[in-house]
Amino acid sequence: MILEVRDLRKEFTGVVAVDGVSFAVREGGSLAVVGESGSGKTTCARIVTGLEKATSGTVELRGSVQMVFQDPYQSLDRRQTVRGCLDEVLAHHRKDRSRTAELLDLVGLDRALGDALPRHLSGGQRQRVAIARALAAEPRLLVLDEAVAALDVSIQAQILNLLVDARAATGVAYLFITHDLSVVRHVCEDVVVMSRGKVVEAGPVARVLGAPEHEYTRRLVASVPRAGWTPTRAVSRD
Ligand SMILES: Nc1ncnc2c1ncn2[C@@H]1O[C@H](COP(=O)(O)OP(=O)(O)OP(=O)(O)O)[C@@H](O)[C@H]1O
Repeated sequence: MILEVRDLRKEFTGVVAVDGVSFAVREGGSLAVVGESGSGKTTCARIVTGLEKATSGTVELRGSVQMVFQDPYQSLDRRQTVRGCLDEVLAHHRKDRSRTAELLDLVGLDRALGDALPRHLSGGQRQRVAIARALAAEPRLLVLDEAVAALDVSIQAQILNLLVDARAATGVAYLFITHDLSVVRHVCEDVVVMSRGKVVEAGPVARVLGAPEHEYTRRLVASVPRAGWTPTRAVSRD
């Protein structure tokens, strides 16, 4: 296992955000953590990457970790070109700078965009830069927190395909935080379902989403729009 999380608990003032959560990610594997807003997914991700300290429990990480956030515009330096951004990470991790072009290829960015600033790029291109920057450090685990949630659906699909290809090419493992089950089906092998800070169900994606055992998972699966779904029917719910 590249990552083993055991009995994680996180209390904020008056709130138990994470309550006895355990999961593991295989070397080169891809695990999704799903659940409604407020279920504790992001808190788990932040603890794994060291951005937050657990109240109790253990995180065993064998290898380096990098994180990709929802909004690449916030996380990229606005004054730095794409090449400057990647060169900086490569230099910091004592990697060969000639890898910049290789990284651009890996994330499907035209090498000519190396000289571009973030404001010259589309949302999808920016997220490609953020992924290239994370991969530049050659992490063994990438934590992606709603990494495609801010993008148009067609761009989401491109980024998800890129993530599938990048994992195959590099052997990096993914911990994918998302509320979107189509994302889970596209990129993940295993899934952990969280509700109110607890894991309610876990296992291979095909089994958990195909034949959910827990009522909460069933509701989550049922609430996802499918082919034939008509928006007008959902409007009346509110
Ligand atoms: N820094 C904080 N201080 C106080 N409470 C927090 C803090 N961070 C998270 N929480 C609370 O912890 C609970 C879990 O939040 P968390 O962000 O982990 O859930 P989530 O499943 O990732 O939701 P979302 O998808 O909306 O980010 C929520 O009740 C949230 O309000």
